Amino acid sequence: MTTTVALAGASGRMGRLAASVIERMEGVEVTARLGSADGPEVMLGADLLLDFTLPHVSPALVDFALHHGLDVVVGTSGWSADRLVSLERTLSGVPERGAIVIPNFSVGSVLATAFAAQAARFFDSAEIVEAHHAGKVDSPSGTAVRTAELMAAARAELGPVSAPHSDQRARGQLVGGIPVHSQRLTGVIAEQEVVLGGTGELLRIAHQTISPSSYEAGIRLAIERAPEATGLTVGLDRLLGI
Ligand SMILES: NC(=O)C1=CN([C@@H]2O[C@H](COP(=O)(O)OP(=O)(O)OC[C@H]3O[C@@H](n4cnc5c(N)ncnc54)[C@H](OP(=O)(O)O)[C@@H]3O)[C@@H](O)[C@H]2O)C=CC1
Ligand SMILES: O=C(O)C1=N[C@H](C(=O)O)C[C@H](O)C1
Repeated sequence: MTTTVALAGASGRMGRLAASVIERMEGVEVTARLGSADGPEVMLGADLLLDFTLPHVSPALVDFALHHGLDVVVGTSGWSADRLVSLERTLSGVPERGAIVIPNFSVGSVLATAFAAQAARFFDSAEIVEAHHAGKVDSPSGTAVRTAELMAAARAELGPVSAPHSDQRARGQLVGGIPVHSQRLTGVIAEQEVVLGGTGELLRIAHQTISPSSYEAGIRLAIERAPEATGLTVGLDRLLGI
């Protein structure tokens, strides 16, 4: 059986990459392409919405898809913990549908986030520095938000890290109490470093995206898993069993 995909953000950087991944998959076909000039009804009739749009666009597209019989794979950033709670509520009203939200499709990035969450309990001082290409419109990155949220969750019993002088703008934006610093630079694709400070030592957990091809295997896996998924799945780590 063929899985038909409505690709939102088809003309964008990630939309084009996803289309080329799907072209190389057996039994999966893009049957609808959505851009900013299209209404959501363009997706009707497809089995799956694959969303690579903009943080302020994605929630309405996902909501429309789930209420019109499509499962969803979301690569768009901006799905913070608050939004995920609301998505889970939507999904409880359509129990046969599934939504897979993947803040980062690269295995190295997901592992770096998992390592940072694991380390967070052992360091009372931590900050995140992320850098992306100059065309990225949102900040902090979805990956940084997810990393900070998982680090904060891992420290739930310990309380937030120490983030002195965080009222000053140059100290970054607090996510889960962790300062996040965003750079937007020509020449960069995507990078993140989590720096954890302890007594007499620093732990740096760094990941660098060298090519967008690092996202391909994760996109393929999420599309393969989508037909069987129900409810909410967040993170490539869940699909990989990390
Ligand atoms: N999860 C991951 O691993 C990754 C996630 N991302 C995320 O994916 C998202 C897209 O990134 P990228 O491809 O670089 O961005 P681009 O700016 O290249 O593309 C954005 C796309 O969104 C489309 N769009 C805008 N508004 C709408 C709308 N109302 N309905 C349908 N489509 C719309 C645009 O269409 P048009 O051209 O018609 O305006 C465009 O094709 C970002 O949130 C980014 O952070 C990026 C890389 C990896
Ligand atoms: O816009 C990008 O490029 C990326 N966006 C995602 C994010 O916001 O974390 C994933 C990756 O970092 C690339």
